[in-house]
Amino acid sequence: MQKLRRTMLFVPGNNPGMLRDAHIYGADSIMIDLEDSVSIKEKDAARLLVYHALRTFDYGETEVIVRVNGLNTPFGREDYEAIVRARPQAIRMPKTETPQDVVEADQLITEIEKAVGMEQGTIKIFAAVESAKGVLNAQHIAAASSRLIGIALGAEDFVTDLKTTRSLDGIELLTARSLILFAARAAGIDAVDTVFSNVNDEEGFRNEVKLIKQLGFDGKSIINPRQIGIVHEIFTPSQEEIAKSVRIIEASAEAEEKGSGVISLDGRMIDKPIVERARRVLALAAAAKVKLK
Ligand SMILES: CC(=O)SCCNC(=O)CCNC(=O)[C@H](O)C(C)(C)COP(=O)(O)OP(=O)(O)OC[C@H]1O[C@@H](n2cnc3c(N)ncnc32)[C@H](O)[C@@H]1OP(=O)(O)O
Ligand SMILES: O=C([O-])CC(=O)C(=O)O
Ligand SMILES: [Mg+2]
Repeated sequence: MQKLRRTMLFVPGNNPGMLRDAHIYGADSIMIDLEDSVSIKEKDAARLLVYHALRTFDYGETEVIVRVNGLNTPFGREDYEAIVRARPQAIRMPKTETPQDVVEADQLITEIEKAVGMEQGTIKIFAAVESAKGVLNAQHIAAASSRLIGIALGAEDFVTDLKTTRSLDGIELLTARSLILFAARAAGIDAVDTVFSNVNDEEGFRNEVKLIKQLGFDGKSIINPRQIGIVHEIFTPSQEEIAKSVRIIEASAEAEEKGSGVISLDGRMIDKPIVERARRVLALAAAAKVKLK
């Protein structure tokens, strides 16, 4: 079954109420944060809180990911030690810059899995790229470990590194988004776009989601439950798309029976890549439990 990662909701790891309720809003993944939404003074308390939340709450079918602090910070190692033991589906590495960063995290996770008798490879990795260096290395980062399930852009840190700011049309992010997407596709893993920080700008958010869907991303990191519905609406196949995809697949099956490769449907050529895209639409619709009415 196709795994949906349309929405990955950041949840500050120092907020017990948000930690308890994070899955009820319907995001595909919740991404509990120990990094930049937690102040230095609260790092130890938040780590303990998140460990216990993961051991206590039942998040149902929602994918649970924890963003830890980097291994080049004073908090990284203890984060991995605690969080691997709490068994989320994946760990999100922030500010990944080199394939060695991923290898180092992979080796540490392997050590901890061994120490606690967990099957090797249980804990997956999601790597966020948030600097020019990281973007230039994205191809190698995405291929650095069999634990990797996706890579993401972290645009707030990225534009700071570039010495610019974020604009509404996102021109400053276009190259980074494209390189991250190519790296993910070449490695066969997911590509997830960055957060949109103004939760009250619905129109700006909607335009950005349409843009990143058109670029080819699988979904978006988000910071507020109000952003979930918009992303799901844009990323979930519509009734028209589903109906058209069904017709394409039926027409191609008919053509195959007759022994012809290329066919025409409503005046448009239907060939192999178009059939493959139609299959993907149906797989996404099935994963989102959308039925043709
Ligand atoms: C650059 C980066 O690193 S981004 C990643 C780190 N940042 C974060 O994790 C921030 C996450 N988001 C938030 O903390 C908040 O959404 C804010 C501060 C942006 C906005 O807060 P508010 O204005 O209070 O949000 P809002 O009024 O929409 O909240 C509505 C409800 O959703 C809950 N909620 C809001 N955001 C979240 C969230 N990210 N996760 C879970 N629950 C949330 C609130 O607790 C509130 O619940 P309640 O009705 O039971 O009280
Ligand atoms: O990964 C994200 O989208 C959030 C983040 O840390 C950033 O933008 O710097
Ligand atoms: Mg960041």
